[in-house]
Amino acid sequence: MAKKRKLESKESNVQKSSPIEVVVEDVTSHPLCLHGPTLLFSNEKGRYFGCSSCRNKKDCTIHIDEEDWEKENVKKRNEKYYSLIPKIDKASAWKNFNEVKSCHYSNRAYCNTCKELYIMSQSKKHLKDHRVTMSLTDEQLTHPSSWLPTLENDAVEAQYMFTKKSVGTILGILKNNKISNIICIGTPSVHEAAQAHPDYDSILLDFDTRHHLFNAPNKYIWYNMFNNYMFNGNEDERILNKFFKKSKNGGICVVMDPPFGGRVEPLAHTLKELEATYRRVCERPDDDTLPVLWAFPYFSEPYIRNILPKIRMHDYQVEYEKHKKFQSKTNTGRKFGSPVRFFTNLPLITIDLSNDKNYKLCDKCKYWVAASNNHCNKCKECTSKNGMTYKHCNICKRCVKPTFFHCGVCERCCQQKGHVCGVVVESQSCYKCKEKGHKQASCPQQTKGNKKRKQA
Ligand SMILES: C[S@@+](CC[C@H](N)C(=O)[O-])C[C@H]1O[C@@H](n2cnc3c(N)ncnc32)[C@H](O)[C@@H]1O
Ligand SMILES: [Zn+2]
Ligand SMILES: [Zn+2]
Ligand SMILES: [Zn+2]
Ligand SMILES: [Zn+2]
Ligand SMILES: [Zn+2]
Repeated sequence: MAKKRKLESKESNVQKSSPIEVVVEDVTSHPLCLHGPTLLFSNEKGRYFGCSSCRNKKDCTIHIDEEDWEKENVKKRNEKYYSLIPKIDKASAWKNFNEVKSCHYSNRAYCNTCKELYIMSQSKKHLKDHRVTMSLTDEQLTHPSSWLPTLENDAVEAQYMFTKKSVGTILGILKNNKISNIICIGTPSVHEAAQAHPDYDSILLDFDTRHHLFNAPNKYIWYNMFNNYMFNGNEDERILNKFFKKSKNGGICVVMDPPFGGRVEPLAHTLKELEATYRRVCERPDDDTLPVLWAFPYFSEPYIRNILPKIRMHDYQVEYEKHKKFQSKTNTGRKFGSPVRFFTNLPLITIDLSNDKNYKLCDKCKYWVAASNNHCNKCKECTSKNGMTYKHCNICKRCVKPTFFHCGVCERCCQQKGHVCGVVVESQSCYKCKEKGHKQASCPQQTKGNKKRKQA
């Protein structure tokens, strides 16, 4: 659901220093909402169950205090969701797809108002005021993400699809790792490219149910990545397990691109649960790693590293269609490119950008970095995160953005623009981990003991 992903390149808009924490635990006994099991949240007022997926209360109003969940009447009332979550019939959708496909392309249509793929000569109901895409070519039928209208009402915020180049880069990374099976979580364009390529196989796990109209039943799972929930239950679990099993030959990788403002903790928990499934189904040892390629904004790096230490951020700027802001510098002439990077546990050197002139191979880091990134011999790494060239501050003993200066009063490097001594603005970095996007009070690197003391 692209809705939740307000594309702002301002880091303060994302991963805000929210006082709400997610209590990461098994969610199977939690109350349900239309998005599957809720998550347990905790703030200074107490602990409550809320929607795993909707950040905006308007989109999903569920709110149950933790202590109320013990009450019979609350449990009883929540049961209604079992019947409220609609069922999708993948088998008949696939039958319909093949019937539509057998027709001449001029007779094939998709109604976005009704979310139906249909044969035009057989249906008149969509004629009036419905949003219909007509004359679907074979290419369109197998690549619906390239033309399906965005789920959002706001037409200005187009879909957040990777450019063809980014999809090619992803398939290239997998090839370099000799991986041919892909679990596409929220990445329909990668799934569609993999399906069309003889060297890959894939399965799409996505919340957007429109994909079941275009996929064979074993190629799409209606899924929520924030609670690792499969809406079709056991049947889909079996399908995913089968996909894992098959990957004993050819390797496997999760390729995930969550909505922009999604929280790291539940996503990381989902990856851990999928890893456990992978080890169990594929009979892998307990310390075996499930390969992951996760597209997410660079300013989430400290959060991700904190929870998943094996995952590292690469410097490649992931490009998106129709988003000038998110395309590479050379395409748009803009100073900054996309803030989205790959977070991965695959060797960074396998992200080969040798044919992209915006990148260079750092012989010290031994992987490809943005051409504008400078290797700092003091920090011993290519330190830029956001595409600018960082400079080293000898007092702070770290590299900072070029727009920062060392303030003697504050005894730290601060953003030049609008600096007021003693005032920590949100876009400044955390005093503890020196990273941006949060203040010390909500630093992900805070020890558990510290956090508890703060809450008490
Ligand atoms: C930002 S788009 C990524 C699309 C990707 N860049 C591509 O080109 O295929 C986010 C994707 O995640 C899906 N999505 C949104 N919320 C989700 C959720 N809670 N669980 C699973 N998928 C979700 C959307 O339907 C969409 O396909
Ligand atoms: Zn919900
Ligand atoms: Zn219609
Ligand atoms: Zn370097
Ligand atoms: Zn440095
Ligand atoms: Zn400094």
